[in-house]
Parts: sequence; structure tokens; C-alpha cells
Amino acid sequence: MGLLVDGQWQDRWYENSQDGEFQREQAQRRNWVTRDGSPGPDGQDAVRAEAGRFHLYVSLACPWAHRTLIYRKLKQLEPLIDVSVVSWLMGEQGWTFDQATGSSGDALDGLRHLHQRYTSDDPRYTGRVTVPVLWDRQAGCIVNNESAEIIRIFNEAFDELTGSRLDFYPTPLRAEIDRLNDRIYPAVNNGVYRAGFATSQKAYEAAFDRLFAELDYLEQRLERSRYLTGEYLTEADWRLFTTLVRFDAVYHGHFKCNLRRIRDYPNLSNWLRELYQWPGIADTVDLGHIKHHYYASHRHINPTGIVPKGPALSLEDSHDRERLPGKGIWQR
Ligand SMILES: N[C@@H](CCC(=O)N[C@@H](CS)C(=O)NCC(=O)O)C(=O)O
Repeated sequence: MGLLVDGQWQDRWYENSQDGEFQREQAQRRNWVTRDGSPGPDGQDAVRAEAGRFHLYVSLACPWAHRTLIYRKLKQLEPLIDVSVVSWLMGEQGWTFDQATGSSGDALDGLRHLHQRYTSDDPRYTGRVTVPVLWDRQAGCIVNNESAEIIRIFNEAFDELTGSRLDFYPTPLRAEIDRLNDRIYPAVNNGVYRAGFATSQKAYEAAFDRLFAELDYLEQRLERSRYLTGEYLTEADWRLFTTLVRFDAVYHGHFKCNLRRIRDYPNLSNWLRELYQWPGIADTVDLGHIKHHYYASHRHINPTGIVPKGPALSLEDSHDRERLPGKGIWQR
């Protein structure tokens, strides 16, 4: 685990705040892909959507990268955008393409380390080397390394090429999706990391309390609402899904988020099973990568590197969500 400083790899753990709070670095590559290369939604520089032009780098362990794999699957992008999967083990060199530990290898250039992809974008790159990465083969650069934006790109840029009409960010629901994302990201998606990577009791407990208060709120919300925003399955659901599908296996134990498990919440666990069983989704969930990555890579948290065998997750069991009205995915 480390970062690039002026293009040089340095093996260093995160630097927390003085109060022991984990601080996540902002993603640095924020360009866009659009149908015709016109600017992105907030005026971002953009390149044109083309089949075979882009390559996606992911970890199957990572909840942020997982979002992009779900969109690639549901938006029928698999034939257009190929993928390289990094090793589940993040060691001294950060993410690698070591096939002995679950990597597919780098399908483009046979790189050994993901940090080489970042220095091929900028030989003097400074910052953390994270997944996901959307790479532009034609321009030889990183288009975007922020999952929240890559999924917005995948939601529409390639629709003319794929014919997909699925819309996970429909205009009438945008304000509500944004509102939910704004509370779920700090409390839950990043909240589990803020608990797990805290280096003071106070910072851990603050993250823990906020996380479980938010899970209580979401549990209540899902009592009367099939999906987070109502009858349609949207971006807000998929963003929560990739955290909750890891929760009982990893965050509950390894990150000490152990007030309750997701299976102790009737609505969240049924909702989680419905999403897991959505056609194509189970293929994107790799619990081997997930458990091995966290337990074997974070040796300061789990020094032996032993990976727990359990728990039994029952993600395939039936769910009760049909008791609530649902319309599935919005179509444009
Ligand atoms: N904001 C980024 C965060 C991505 C991220 O932090 N990914 C983790 C894996 S779960 C990573 O690559 N960490 C390596 C590091 O921080 O050095 C996103 O959502 O795309």
C-alpha cells in the first residue's frame, strides 16, 4: 500500500488527521465520455464514446470499482469496454497484476503494477493509485478514476452504440438520488472505512455511531419503499449495494462495524438479496477476492493475514420484496 510522489512509488500507509480520522483523497482524473465528444454535464472535457476505445481497471474486492462492473453488465457494455482485474492482494507495490493472487493480468500492456498505468498517464503523477480507472487507449490517458462519475458516464454515453434504454439516474428522481447519495456516502460507503481505518477510539466510535444511525434510517425507509427512491431501482441502490454486500463478510469483523449485521435488519437483508439476485449481478460479486483482499492486505489490522472461512451469507435465499410495488429499472 502506498502512493506515487512525483512519479516515484513510495510504500506508505494512509496519513490520518491528528484526531485519528481516516481521510480519503479526492480522485484526480475527472474528464468525461459523451456520445459525440461534447462537454460533460458540468462542462468537463470529454472524448467521444466508441466501441473498443476504453479499458476499465478494477479490483473485484473494491466496492467503488464494483459499481462500475455492475453498470458495465446492466448497460450491456461488456462487448465495448474490456476489463483488467488486479490481484486481491494489495502489498508493498499497491495494486498489482500478479496472476498468482487472482489478477487477470493487464490485458493492454502486460504491466506488472497499476501504478505504471498512472505514470503512463503522467510520468510525474503524485497521489494514490486507486481503482477503478477508465483508460482511453486512443489518447493514452486516464479519462476518469472516480467511480461515482464513471457510472454516470456508463449510464448514458454509449446508449447509441448498445441500444440500452435503462436509466439509473432518471431526471424526475435526480434530486432524491443526490440527496440520498449525500447522506449514504459519508455515513455508510465511506463510513465503514472511517470506522476501520480510524487510529483513535474517538474517531472510530464517531464513525460507528453515524454508520448504524444511517442503517437504522435506511431500514425504516425500506419498510415501505421497494427501492431507496420508491418503485424504481436507481443509482442510489447500486451505490449502497456494493457496500452492504461486503458488510457481513468483511466490515462487521475486520472494520469492527459490529453493532449488527445486515442479516439482522429484515428490510435491508431482503433488499440486498433482491439486488444480488437481479439478473447478472451475482456474476459481479466475488467473495473470494473480497475477503482475501481486506483480511490479507491490511496487516496492521489483521497481522496474521488469516482469512475467516465464514460467515454463511444466504444471498441466494428467497426475499420478500414483492410485498411492495416496484417497476424495476426506469426506461428512457
Ligand atoms: N473515490 C474513489 C475511491 C476509490 C478507492 O479508494 N479505491 C480503493 C480500493 S477499494 C483503492 O484503490 N485504494 C488504494 C489506495 O488508496 O491506495 C472512487 O470511488 O472511485
